[in-house]
Amino acid sequence: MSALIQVREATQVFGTRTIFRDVSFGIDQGEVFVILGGSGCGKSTLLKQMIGLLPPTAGEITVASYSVNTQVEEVRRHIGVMFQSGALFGSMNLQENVSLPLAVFTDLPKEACAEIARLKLGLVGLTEAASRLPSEISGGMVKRAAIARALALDPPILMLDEPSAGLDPVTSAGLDRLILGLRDSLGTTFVVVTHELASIMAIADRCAMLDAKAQGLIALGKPQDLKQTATDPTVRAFFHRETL
Ligand SMILES: Nc1ncnc2c1ncn2[C@@H]1O[C@H](COP(=O)(O)OP(=O)(O)OP(=O)(O)O)[C@@H](O)[C@H]1O
Repeated sequence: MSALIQVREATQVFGTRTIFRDVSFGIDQGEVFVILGGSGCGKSTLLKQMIGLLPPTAGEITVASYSVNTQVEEVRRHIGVMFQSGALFGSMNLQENVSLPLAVFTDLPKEACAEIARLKLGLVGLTEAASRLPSEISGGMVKRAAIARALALDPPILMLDEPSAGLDPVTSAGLDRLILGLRDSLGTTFVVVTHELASIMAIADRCAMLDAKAQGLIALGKPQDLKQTATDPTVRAFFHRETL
């Protein structure tokens, strides 16, 4: 079976600066795949390439066999995204926020959009909060609502950029359980950018570690295996919480 997402020798150069080169991996359907690495190594850039927001300088990325370079509409239909900023509309309640992609991208009547939005909010445990504004709920609930919105159009893939940023460890662990629950109940494939070690050990089937100095991938595999067997000092330092 070929991978749902295939990254082949992806390279990103901005001006004269190479961020990463020749990054290759595949992500299987139903996998929770984590992209990690220090600040500035290119995690968000790689995510943008995979969504079709930024054409790779070189290399090729396919999502469900569609090319991010030439078939970006088909690629986007497969992917729901939650960016780091989370960005719910402050003037809309949660149900209206989650309804928005349905109103924009489908011909469904307003009531049907609202009903689907309520169902999605139910999936993330926010049924009771549907009529509340983003300013009236906690940071963890905002992240859950943003995930509900990313799920609105039933994408087979969810990409989350630093979902636990700004959350306390208990709320972050709740979000991890939600990710695994959604994967198990809906079969969603997750690509998660994070450098929270506890989160990685809890959710990742496999992970890819980028490094700014190496300008590319320095580790690829199951987090437990990387923790036990990696010899690269940066990889070891990360998984054993050592300082280099
Ligand atoms: N459009 C752009 N033009 C020029 N440089 C860019 C552009 N986008 C990102 N960069 C640079 O590329 C590098 C990688 O950025 P990116 O945001 O992908 O890193 P990251 O690993 O996600 O970092 P962080 O963990 O801090 O969010 C950074 O040095 C950033 O300044």
